[in-house]
Amino acid sequence: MSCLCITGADIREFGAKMSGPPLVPMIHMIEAAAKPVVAAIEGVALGGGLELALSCHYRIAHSKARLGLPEVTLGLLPGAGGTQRLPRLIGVPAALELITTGRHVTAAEALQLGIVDEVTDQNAVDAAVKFAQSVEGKSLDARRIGTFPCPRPPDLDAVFEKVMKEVRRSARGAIAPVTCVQAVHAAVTLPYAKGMERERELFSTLFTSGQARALQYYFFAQRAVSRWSTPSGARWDTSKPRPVRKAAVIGLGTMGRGISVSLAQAGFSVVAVETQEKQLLEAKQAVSGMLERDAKRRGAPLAHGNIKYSCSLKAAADVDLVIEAVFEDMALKKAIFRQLSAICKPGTFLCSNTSALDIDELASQTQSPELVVGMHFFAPAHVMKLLEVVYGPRSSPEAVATAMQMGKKIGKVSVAVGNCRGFVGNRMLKPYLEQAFFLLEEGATPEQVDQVLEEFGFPMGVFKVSDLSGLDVGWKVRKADGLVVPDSTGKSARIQGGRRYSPLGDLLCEQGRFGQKTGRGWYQYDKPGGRVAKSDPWLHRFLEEYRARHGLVARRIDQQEVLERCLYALINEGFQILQDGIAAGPEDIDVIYVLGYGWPRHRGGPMFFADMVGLDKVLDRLERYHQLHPDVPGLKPCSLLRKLAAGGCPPIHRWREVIQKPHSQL
Ligand SMILES: CCCCCC/C=C/CC(=O)SCCNC(=O)CCNC(=O)[C@H](O)C(C)(C)COP(=O)(O)OP(=O)(O)OC[C@H]1O[C@@H](n2cnc3c(N)ncnc32)[C@H](O)[C@@H]1OP(=O)(O)O
Repeated sequence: MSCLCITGADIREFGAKMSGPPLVPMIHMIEAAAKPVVAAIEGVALGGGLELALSCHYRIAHSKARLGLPEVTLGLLPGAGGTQRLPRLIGVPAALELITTGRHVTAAEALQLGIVDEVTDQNAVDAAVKFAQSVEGKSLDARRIGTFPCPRPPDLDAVFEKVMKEVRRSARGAIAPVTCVQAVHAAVTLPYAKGMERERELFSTLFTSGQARALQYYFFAQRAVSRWSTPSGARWDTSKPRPVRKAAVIGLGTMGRGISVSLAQAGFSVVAVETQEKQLLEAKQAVSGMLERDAKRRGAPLAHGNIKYSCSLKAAADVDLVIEAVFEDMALKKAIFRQLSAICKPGTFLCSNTSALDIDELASQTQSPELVVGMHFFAPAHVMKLLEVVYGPRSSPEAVATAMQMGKKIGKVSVAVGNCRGFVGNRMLKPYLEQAFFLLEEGATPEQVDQVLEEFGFPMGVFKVSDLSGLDVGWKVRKADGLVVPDSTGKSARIQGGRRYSPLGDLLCEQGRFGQKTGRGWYQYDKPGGRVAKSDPWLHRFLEEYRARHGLVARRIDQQEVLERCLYALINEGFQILQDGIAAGPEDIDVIYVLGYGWPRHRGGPMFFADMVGLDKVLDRLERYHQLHPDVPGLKPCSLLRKLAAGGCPPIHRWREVIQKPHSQL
């Protein structure tokens, strides 16, 4: 009997020489053993751990155990017989689903699927001993999965064609899921020994791929961000969070509703405040609907009772933490912070869900600025996994620790970032968007730019995202910044503050083209609120007229230029953010971009991507583009990038040694 709680291979060893006994011969030895081998599974049996269990003749799992083949999430496939044994045990469709998604299953589901033979609430080893005694003397012929014929679906080709199509669509360029399907196909079409050979070949291809490196980097990056630090010396391991039982959400628009749902689902007592009675009622209905749908989907109990609704800020008097989620309007937010500071009991943390505004300015409105931090959620707030926790120069370590822990409790990945316009995510978005606009001026179309970005792996190109989130959002910000001037002023509309500016987005807004909500934007939709973007001849004519009016001659722009200008401008800002100390390390930026902005996970994140491309190459291309566009500061290589390149392009895990001590920029 063997007792298992194995998280699989040590992922850190993948980059180095693997140690320990090779798994495949061991697996064959166990399966061929003349004596029955029963696996007792407690905790987790993942990856190589489950493959080992599959070589045993019987499997007994504790009811709290979790099982799975998550290799695909690390850019690999189960390379120790998992792709050959699992379909033989549970059938092709179920095995394909588990192997291509990497999903973990509970012991109960594993029993239902036929992966384990028994589930126990008792000690799994004791149960397995008992089980072994009950099967003593029985033949093992029917227990060696490697000897089973693989069930062959009657419509084999159609099944695999359908799965392959679906997997390719959702993989967005990731090769591991596609390769997993090929390996399972080998289980069905080849004898076991040949299938194992094919699995090994396919595994080797993935093992050395850049995508596997990226996904394994990302696995650790997502864990590294919890070990946060701030310029003042506050750290995750020395700062104690304060317990939060009751929280208030102020403002029940889209974001406030999503935040309330997240809090209620995590078991917090919630006070939801919206000052207008009608809006409060609407919000209450919407939140209840969201909770009901989600409870139904997850088979979980309803969290209705946790939320109390009120029209008065005074309802927040006795809460431990407040999340303000009103319109992105500094004057309004300041007024609310002033009131909250007077209403709330001493020690209440005051947090703002602002996406770009100055946390320090909000803190300065309160009697206890050390209790103020930003909690920047991403829409839809009850779905998106990312939370930027924004500390100002006066935020206390306790406030940062509490917000970080609160994020974790509601199922988010919290990343601590410094205070500057747009924090990390939105600040990097600005030069990216700017390049996309400039490319249109120079001859590209929204379709072309979006196609290049989608082929790179983004779920949506920049113009489709802009249509989805609404062009008016950025327009308001640009107007407030004094950037929007009438196009009739000719060339001057294209230069603002001595730097190139594209008024294209402003011009569309002036035409009432706000994106999906108005049925027109960079694309056209069948109706206001429509979701399917269609090319719009009006937009193409508009671009031609615009270029003619400004004396711009359209040129053919190739895919490489589109990609490099958009991505390298964004990456360059990332280096600036590291240099400014707004993010403590490249992992923070990468996690923010993967979880908040659709950056393809199999490319690791923008900073990892720069490392893969080569910092010297990124620098070289930025220098070239900046020479061609000297009036675009976003293309001027940041000095940290220069420093890293001059220092021989150290690997990403060594960048922190070169980065200065973090500090807030405001
Ligand atoms: C010729 C063919 C040869 C084939 C050879 C066999 C190959 C097998 C392939 C594999 O087995 S690939 C690995 C498959 N396993 C996984 O992907 C599991 C990864 N881990 C997890 O999903 C989770 O960590 C967990 C096990 C479910 C536990 O989650 P929990 O939230 O409780 O803790 P974490 O914070 O995630 O982890 C704690 C700590 O442990 C580190 N860690 C976890 N798993 C691994 C691992 N497999 N290798 C190395 N390190 C691991 C994790 O990074 C955390 O440490 P950190 O310092 O905070 O980063």
